[in-house]
Amino acid sequence: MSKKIVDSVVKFADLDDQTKNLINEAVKVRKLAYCPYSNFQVGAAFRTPEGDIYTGCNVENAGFTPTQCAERTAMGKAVSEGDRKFTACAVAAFQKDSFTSPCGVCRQFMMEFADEDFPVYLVKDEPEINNVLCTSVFNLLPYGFKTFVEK
Ligand SMILES: O=c1ccn([C@H]2C[C@H](O)[C@@H](CO)O2)c(=O)[nH]1
Ligand SMILES: [Zn+2]
Repeated sequence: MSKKIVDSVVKFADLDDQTKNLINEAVKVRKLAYCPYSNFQVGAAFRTPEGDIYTGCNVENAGFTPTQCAERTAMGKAVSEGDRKFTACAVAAFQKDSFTSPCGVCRQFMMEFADEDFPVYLVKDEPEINNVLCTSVFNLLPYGFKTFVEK
């Protein structure tokens, strides 16, 4: 288990092509968000060790509580296609002044599949203009609950 990722704010232009692509995928899927109650579109993209990318948007519900975040949509898609390992993730919303950060439920959901710590890129409305925050699952959920079962 590694907890070596240090949070950093970086310029989009300085990221490697794989990461730029991951962020662009999160931005693309953001438009598909079903969010008639909050009007807050979020897109997420997760990369697997093979380089595949799973994307997801938030899916809201009249009952509010059943609302599913973009991150969990993407991870649910991956797991149901047989992919349970991730090497990076990007989350894109439309906030201009702050980075939209995964909610507590999504952090716990990410922890379930974080055998190795992986970078989490948080982007603002326009990642190519604004800076990107690079954090990690373990930085977002320090001392999070994990039973280390074999998956
Ligand atoms: O990281 C986040 C934060 C919020 N939301 C969604 C949940 C809800 O639909 C809307 C407003 O909270 O944004 C996500 O999908 N991911
Ligand atoms: Zn969430």
